[in-house]
Amino acid sequence: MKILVFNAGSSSQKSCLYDLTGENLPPRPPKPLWKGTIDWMGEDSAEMKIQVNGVVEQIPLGTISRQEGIKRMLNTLTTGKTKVLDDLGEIAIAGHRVVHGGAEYSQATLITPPVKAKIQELCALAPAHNPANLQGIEAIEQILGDLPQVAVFDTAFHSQMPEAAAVYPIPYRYYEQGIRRYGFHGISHGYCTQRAAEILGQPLTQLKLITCHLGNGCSLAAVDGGVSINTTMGFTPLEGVMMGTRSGSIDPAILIHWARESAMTGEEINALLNKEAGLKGITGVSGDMRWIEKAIQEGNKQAKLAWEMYILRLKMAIGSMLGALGGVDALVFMGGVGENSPAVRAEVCQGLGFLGLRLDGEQNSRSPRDCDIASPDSAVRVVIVQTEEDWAIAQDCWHLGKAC
Ligand SMILES: Nc1ncnc2c1ncn2[C@@H]1O[C@H](COP(=O)(O)OP(=O)(O)O)[C@@H](O)[C@H]1O
Ligand SMILES: CC(=O)OP(=O)(O)O
Ligand SMILES: [Mg+2]
Repeated sequence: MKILVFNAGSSSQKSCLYDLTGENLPPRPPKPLWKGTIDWMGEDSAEMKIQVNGVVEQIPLGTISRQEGIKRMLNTLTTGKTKVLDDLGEIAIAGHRVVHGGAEYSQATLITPPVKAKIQELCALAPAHNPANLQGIEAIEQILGDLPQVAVFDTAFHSQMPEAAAVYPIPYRYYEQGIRRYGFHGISHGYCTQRAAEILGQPLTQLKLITCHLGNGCSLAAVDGGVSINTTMGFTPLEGVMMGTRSGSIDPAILIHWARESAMTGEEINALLNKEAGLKGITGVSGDMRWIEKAIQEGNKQAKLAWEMYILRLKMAIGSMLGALGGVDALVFMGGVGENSPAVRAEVCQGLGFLGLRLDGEQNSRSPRDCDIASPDSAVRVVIVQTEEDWAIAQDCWHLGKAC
């Protein structure tokens, strides 16, 4: 079964094609047959990168809409050096990461007109993500007609959070109107939860995990026996820890102050907190942890402050997940920072030494994939998992595709 996976970001469009043969799913993520990425670096310049069997093609696209970009990207499946299909009709099903699924969806769902309408309705709550997801779905409709499409929701993994974790302490009627904590990055938290249990060789049902998805966007989840019982993101992906360009949680009275005292519009405040805050807001230059770590070496004081704030807020969030769980068997690191920054992991783990948590420094410095990097005598395990959101989406498509 050939499965096309779409993972849309606010300024990127990632896609890959899996070819799953045989009766059962492979135990480990197979290499995709084809991988495509479009990055919109500036307002008017997009670049496409296609990878097939070691061949990498880099194609400048100039000014191009997401819909047109997707058409160009899919064209590389059937033409040129990156051709892997004779006809796009060979694709059996397409799966999309949809960031906001509201309270409706607790699992992956075949996309029907009502499902599409719901994703559209939720654009207001995830304006950087859901519109991009919808454009991907519509592009496939235009190019591949009635190909079955599946929505895999980032909110679904958190749908069993207890009410006490989901409700905000504001008049209850707002909860009834949908203003509640949903949680995000669930595809990653869910996949890494399963994988961590495999790596630890223990039944998931008996594990208390704190999963730390640290990418551009960052969130933590408290996972008890495989169920997310709390998480740091809330109504939108803006709540929680400090991120690359997002503030995470700040005193809501700051917004009231801005609304009263400045001429800033809602849109301007939104852009400031989502795109100009976090690590980038403090350094004034970059929200990329690689840049921060290098700038600290060069004596950049703002980079050092940004780093200290990021680590402090991360440790505070781990503390709150710990409080929700009432204990922890393993801390799980994933995402671009979680998988690749020995310094972030070391600093966070050092702060948790009082729990009897001890990192194996040599292992940590190598950033091994899918590996327990705690020392043998550590009271808490520490696991790095290479998150595989695309593969998690493909697995859901495979199950739903079989049932179609
Ligand atoms: N070697 C590295 N050291 C530290 N941070 C890294 C490294 N490689 C990637 N990163 C961080 O990972 C981030 C991207 O994470 P990723 O999970 O790929 O992001 P996204 O949220 O876009 O999916 C970059 O902004 C960068 O901060
Ligand atoms: C939900 C979310 O914040 O996603 P990302 O980190 O990919 O922007
Ligand atoms: Mg990501």
